[in-house]
Amino acid sequence: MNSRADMTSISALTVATITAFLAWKYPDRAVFREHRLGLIDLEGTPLLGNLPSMVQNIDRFYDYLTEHYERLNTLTFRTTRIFMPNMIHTTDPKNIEHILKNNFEGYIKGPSFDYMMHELLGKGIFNSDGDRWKMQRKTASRIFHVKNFRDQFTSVFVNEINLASREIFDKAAVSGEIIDFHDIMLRFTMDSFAELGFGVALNSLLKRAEFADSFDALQSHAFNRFVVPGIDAYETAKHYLTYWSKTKSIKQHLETVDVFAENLIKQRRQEEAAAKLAGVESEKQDLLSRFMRETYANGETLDDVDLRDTILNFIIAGRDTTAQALTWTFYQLMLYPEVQAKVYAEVEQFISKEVEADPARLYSVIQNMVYSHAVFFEVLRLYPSVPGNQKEAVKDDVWPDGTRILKGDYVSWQPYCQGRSTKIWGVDAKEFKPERWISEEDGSLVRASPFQWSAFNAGPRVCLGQNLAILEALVAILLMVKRYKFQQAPGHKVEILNLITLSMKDGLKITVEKREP
Ligand code: HEM
Repeated sequence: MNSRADMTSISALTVATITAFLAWKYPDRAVFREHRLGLIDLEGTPLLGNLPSMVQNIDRFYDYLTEHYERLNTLTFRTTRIFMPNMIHTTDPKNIEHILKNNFEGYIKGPSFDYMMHELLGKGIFNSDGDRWKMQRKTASRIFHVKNFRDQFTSVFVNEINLASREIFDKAAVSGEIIDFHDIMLRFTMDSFAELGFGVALNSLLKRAEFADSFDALQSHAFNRFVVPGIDAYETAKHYLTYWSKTKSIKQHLETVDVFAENLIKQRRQEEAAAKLAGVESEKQDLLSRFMRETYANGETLDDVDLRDTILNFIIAGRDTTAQALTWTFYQLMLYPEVQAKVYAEVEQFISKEVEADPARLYSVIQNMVYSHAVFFEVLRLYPSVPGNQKEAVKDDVWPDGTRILKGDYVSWQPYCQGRSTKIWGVDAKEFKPERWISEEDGSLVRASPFQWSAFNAGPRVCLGQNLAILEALVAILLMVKRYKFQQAPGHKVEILNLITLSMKDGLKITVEKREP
């Protein structure tokens, strides 16, 4: 008995001694991470590194990183977390150009990204590399051409905004009711993309889709995985412990989004089969039909799981990003009435009743509306829909600023922190100033380098929907500003919610007033 107690004491003493030694050797970083010459480390807790402070700051993650870039007076630094790979963070446009373009082959999304996102994104375009990514990009890019933009997409956006006007904004203007603008934008972009991408009328503007809640919950879970190790064990336990509760577990949310995608695929397969039976060639040219007809290099067509992944990847691309950007835009318009007045003046100048009723003309006219573009670009500078991103180094590398990267390191860049960096945008970086996008010389629109303004990513993986998103956002902004004045609801506080996209914690509560016709 005594000897067993002695053994226990000796073991405890040994563990304590080793821990104390390691804590002495790694006082400010994760265990077994050595300092690297020329690379600034964000000081953290002994052995655990930056994990505790990251978890503590998860709700304000990108502000937390911004503060450290400023405090350390650098554009590049490293964080370490126990059980997680090294992460080298950078906002330096030269480094970002190197990662996303000049040494594109040197960095992949990698297994860590795949682990965090696989449930939601599977092997879709966001989550894949190499040939699989190339095939998906090539197939999808076929819908993004000017003719579609002018003849089809603009009408879809106009129709959906008309629906939102009729069913939501007009009614709220009469009743004085407080409505959640953020939620309405998510429904608007969801319905618009479902129609132009998959040829279905979801009508979630009329009734919120259950699918959308599950989609949001899965995104939130995926973001937490980026920061918190072991979150899956917690979620699995929660699933079994609260199986009968009304709140869905992550597993149940996953079932909801899967069923949504399966139904879309089933319906389309039936339509295609019916067309074949009737001896007519299916004429559908939307994303879903194009992916159904596509084959891999080995000649195999995409199976239902591949198609499910395609649907979810494009919904995340087409719905959330643009909805977040629109919501942040209207938040800024409400904070800065003088900016809202200038947008309205431009609308008055360019969008007559005839233009409003003719989508092809509206499409052309929008291309010349400099101030409204400037407002949207400025919003994406300060509130980029994808606030941060990461890749894994597949071999050793040296960045243009001299930082040494080792194979297996994770590298991360943050459009959010870039936009707020005085080193990059000057002393007024944190101010909302659409004028910075307008040339003082000739009043034309100034386009910043995509490595400095990386809201749409850059290089070979630049956002495929960039022009679509800009068109969609401008149609929505211009028609809504033409028709209404928006006010933030009294007492409502806007706070960032970090999903994979930059969301709002309690939405954007507003009241609406109709402008005189
Ligand atoms: C304001 C709106 C939008 C913003 C800020 C935005 C931003 C981005 C960013 C940062 C990426 C890179 C993501 C990554 O590599 O992990 C991306 C990729 C992508 N975006 Fe967008 N996006 C927007 C709207 C859209 C829309 C409406 C579509 C419509 C289909 C779209 C389609 C895509 C696709 C397919 C990719 C993957 C490209 C690839 O990996 O080759 N995006 N977007």
